[in-house]
Amino acid sequence: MTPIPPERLTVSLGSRSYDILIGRDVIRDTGRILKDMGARARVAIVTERRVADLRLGGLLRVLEEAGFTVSALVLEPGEGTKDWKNLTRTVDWLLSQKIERDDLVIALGGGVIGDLAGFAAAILRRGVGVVQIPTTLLSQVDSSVGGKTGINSHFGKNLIGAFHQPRLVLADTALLDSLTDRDFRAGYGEVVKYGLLGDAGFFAWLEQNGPALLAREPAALAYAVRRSCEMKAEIVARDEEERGDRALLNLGHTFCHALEAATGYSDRLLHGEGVAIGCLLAFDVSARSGLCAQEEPSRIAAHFAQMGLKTRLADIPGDLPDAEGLMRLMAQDKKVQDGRITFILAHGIGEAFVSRNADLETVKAVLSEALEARA
Ligand SMILES: NC(=O)c1ccc[n+]([C@@H]2O[C@H](COP(=O)([O-])OP(=O)(O)OC[C@H]3O[C@@H](n4cnc5c(N)ncnc54)[C@H](O)[C@@H]3O)[C@@H](O)[C@H]2O)c1
Ligand SMILES: O=C(O)C(=O)C[C@@H](O)[C@H](O)[C@H](O)COP(=O)(O)O
Ligand SMILES: [Zn+2]
Repeated sequence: MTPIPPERLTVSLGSRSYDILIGRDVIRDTGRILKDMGARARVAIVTERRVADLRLGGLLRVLEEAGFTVSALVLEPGEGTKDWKNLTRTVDWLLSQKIERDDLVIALGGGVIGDLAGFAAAILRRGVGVVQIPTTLLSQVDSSVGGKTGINSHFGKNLIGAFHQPRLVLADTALLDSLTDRDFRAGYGEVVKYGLLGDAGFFAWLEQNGPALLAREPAALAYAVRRSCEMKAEIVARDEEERGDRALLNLGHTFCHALEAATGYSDRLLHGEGVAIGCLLAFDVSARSGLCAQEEPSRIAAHFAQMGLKTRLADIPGDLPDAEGLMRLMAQDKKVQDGRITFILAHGIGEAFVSRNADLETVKAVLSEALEARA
């Protein structure tokens, strides 16, 4: 196989700009890359058990060979780790390691570790630099970029957090070889989101190349990660703190976060699975509101089925609240303004927009029908 050279994208945020390096085996160059950035001699890695078993040894080796003194904290895997207890544990551990303001924290893991370690770095000594080394498809295409960090609360998803941009993102696509099919498909939920929110051509590419992606064909994977990061980098550069159209990246998430809360942040529903279901619900609401043609949600559902994604509330095991219960959970969304829920709706595939006046009766009717289909 011909090696694919790493690609470099930049998130342009003035003095806080940073690069995203995407490539197979790029993680092997971490030591050199950090030295070139002028990193100090000490780094602290935050990771979780499953990733540690697969990748921590290799990363420790390349960093130590490059002359770094490294320590590592290994947490438990899973969404449940994004909580106060693990935040406290991580911050205390970083303090016990005497990590100083100019040292670096490395988040080695999926979105759970990226969000938690990023938040710990944001509040440690009022802000320590973080390097994101995302190890899942979802974290390579989305969570490692853009600086949203945080933990969940029993009131709702990601309700406690901070914007804290990383210094660097190293997306090694070879790390994705060991992902389970379920985790890979969940990550695909965020990939397809980009096509749906702003690039119909990318959605059409995914319809054609989805099977190659599922087979983890390196060129397809590299393109999907690059295109997703490119779109996210552009959006974040023009609206870093979600005062405006960064909210487009939240397509499907108002539904998704309510469903994650309703399923107790458990493996009944992974975040990316909830995003796919939520995107389809957002298109259902858009079609029913006369904003887009009915063919659009049908086309999306057909593609999700082709990719083996969960598409409907009926695909979530166990009990769910009724439509009113889900609406109550949605009312905790961070996009709520003056008590009104903001939705991301669409005029068509690739044409999403932020709607502050969606008709809540239509939303409720779509949810009720989706829940009835579970019976
Ligand atoms: N900050 C953001 O902008 C943003 C964006 C999207 C999602 N998120 C958050 O990201 C989280 C979901 O991220 P995720 O899907 O990566 O979940 P995750 O971190 O739980 O990882 C998913 C699973 O993959 C395993 N895993 C990780 N790397 C692996 C590897 N290389 N090989 C084999 N297994 C591996 C993990 O142990 C875990 O079981 C959610 O909490 C979500 O809210 C944040
Ligand atoms: O980066 C963003 O902006 C996103 O919205 C990306 C989402 O995929 C991600 O799940 C994010 O955490 C959701 O945003 P939140 O502000 O509702 O937590
Ligand atoms: Zn998301």
